[in-house]
Amino acid sequence: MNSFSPTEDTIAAIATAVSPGQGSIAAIRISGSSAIETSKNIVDVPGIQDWSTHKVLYGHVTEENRKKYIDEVLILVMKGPRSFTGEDVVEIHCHGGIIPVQKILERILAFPSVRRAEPGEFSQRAVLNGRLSLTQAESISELVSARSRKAAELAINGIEGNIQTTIQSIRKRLIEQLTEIEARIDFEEDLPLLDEKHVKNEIVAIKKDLNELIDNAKRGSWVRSGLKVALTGKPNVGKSSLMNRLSKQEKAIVTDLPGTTRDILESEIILEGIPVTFIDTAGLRDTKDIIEKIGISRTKKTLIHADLIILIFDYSSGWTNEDESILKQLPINIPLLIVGNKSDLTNDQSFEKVPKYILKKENLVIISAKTGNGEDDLINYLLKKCGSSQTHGLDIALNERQLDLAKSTMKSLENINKVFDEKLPWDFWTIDLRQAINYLGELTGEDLTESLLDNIFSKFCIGK
Ligand SMILES: Nc1nc2c(c(=O)[nH]1)N(C=O)[C@@H](CNc1ccc(C(=O)N[C@@H](CCC(=O)O)C(=O)O)cc1)CN2
Ligand SMILES: Nc1nc2c(ncn2[C@@H]2O[C@H](COP(=O)(O)OP(=O)(O)OP(=O)(O)O)[C@@H](O)[C@H]2O)c(=O)[nH]1
Ligand SMILES: [K+]
Ligand SMILES: [Mg+2]
Repeated sequence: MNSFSPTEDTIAAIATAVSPGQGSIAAIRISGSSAIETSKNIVDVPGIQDWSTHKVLYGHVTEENRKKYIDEVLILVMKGPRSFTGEDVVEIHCHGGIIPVQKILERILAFPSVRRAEPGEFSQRAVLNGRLSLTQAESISELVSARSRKAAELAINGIEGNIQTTIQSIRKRLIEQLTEIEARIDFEEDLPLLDEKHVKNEIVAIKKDLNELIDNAKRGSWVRSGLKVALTGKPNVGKSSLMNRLSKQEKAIVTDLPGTTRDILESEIILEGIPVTFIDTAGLRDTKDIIEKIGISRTKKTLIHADLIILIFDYSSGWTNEDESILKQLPINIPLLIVGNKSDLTNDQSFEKVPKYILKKENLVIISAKTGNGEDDLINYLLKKCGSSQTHGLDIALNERQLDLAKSTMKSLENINKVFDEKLPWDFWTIDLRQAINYLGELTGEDLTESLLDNIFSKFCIGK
């Protein structure tokens, strides 16, 4: 566990989402050594009530002069270490809406020993006090922001500790190899020979496990943040019409004037539990119109960040040089679907106006945004790309921070290939192995500086 010094201040924050007219109950959470004392000072509880742990008390929070009541409340006392943070925790459950909640919080913060909690600070304390592992705390935050059931399921797995145990076991295997090697460096003559090939094979096996986690992380990120699908193509091919149809909304303006769309527009649907955001963009062409030019430059920026690009062309008039030129300009590392639109206007000869190499592509779908013909094929393609078949069996998903560290670990382990091929002495193996072990330690939080930890938790929401 980490060995940071225990925190002194008592912290307080609103723990529930509050807005006027919404939520009949809200909770304020106080954690730290003066949590109970402070609470006793601001509430009147009738009769003799017991402030012992895991009990609920009934009472009223008073104004500062103790003459008037701010609200009628329930108070939940959890004495450390038997609490979420491991410190003394008091929750005050008051009426919802913003005014009572804020007045009570202000009343609490007026005590010099209490200050407002930073975002994520309750969870950070839970980690520092050994109540939660880092990846568990991160998973709690992911559960809070989950937008689909699958995302919630993955977050629960993380809360149960599956990321922590998986990474720890990989890290342990690396430590075993490092220990063997270091023993050879220190006491070569007393120990049986260590076979380089044997060590290399174990590292290959570890890399395979890590790689699986890295692949899963990509699918996990679709589940969590959804899939961004950018629609592009020449002006007037029907990008906006297609987005409107897929999202069953008349969100984008559609006219027969080329260059209608300028601002980037987004519309979300949920496909088999995965949020899919369609992004409608300005049609690509050379133009002197200043506004359209800005729109086109935004289109290009959007395309780089898409998970999938749909290139639309007008199937009824055929594949043109402009379509070809757009195709060539698309970022090559992003999956592409080509959609021939306006099939309702075509006759039997339309396919002759489209080159064979385009027609033969398996990522080609012919549709009509007007009649809806072919829409099912398009949806099926998207499902194949991101639907439940892709996320079936997915039970562990690293977040972005964890993924970066897993990738850095991979890089360090890959360096060892060179060390092996060049038959370098054992000292060289230890450099990259130690680096890999450190990365995984940063991932699990076992090897982490205080400032890195601050940085991770600052991204949590307030009161978490
Ligand atoms: N009202 C409320 N609901 C909540 C939370 C909270 O802080 N307050 N949680 C916050 O995220 C989650 C639950 N997490 C919690 C984790 C541990 C303890 C706790 O008191 N643990 C003690 C007692 C367990 C026992 O009696 O066996 C312990 O572990 O020792 C409480 C809540 C979700 N619901
Ligand atoms: N017949 C037919 N017309 C369509 C179809 N899809 C779009 N249109 C028409 O084509 C014209 C252009 O449609 P938009 O959706 O505005 O095309 P766009 O690609 O968004 O155009 P820009 O935003 O200007 O780049 C409109 O008149 C639409 O009604 C289709 O499948 N069949
Ligand atoms: K148009
Ligand atoms: Mg448009």
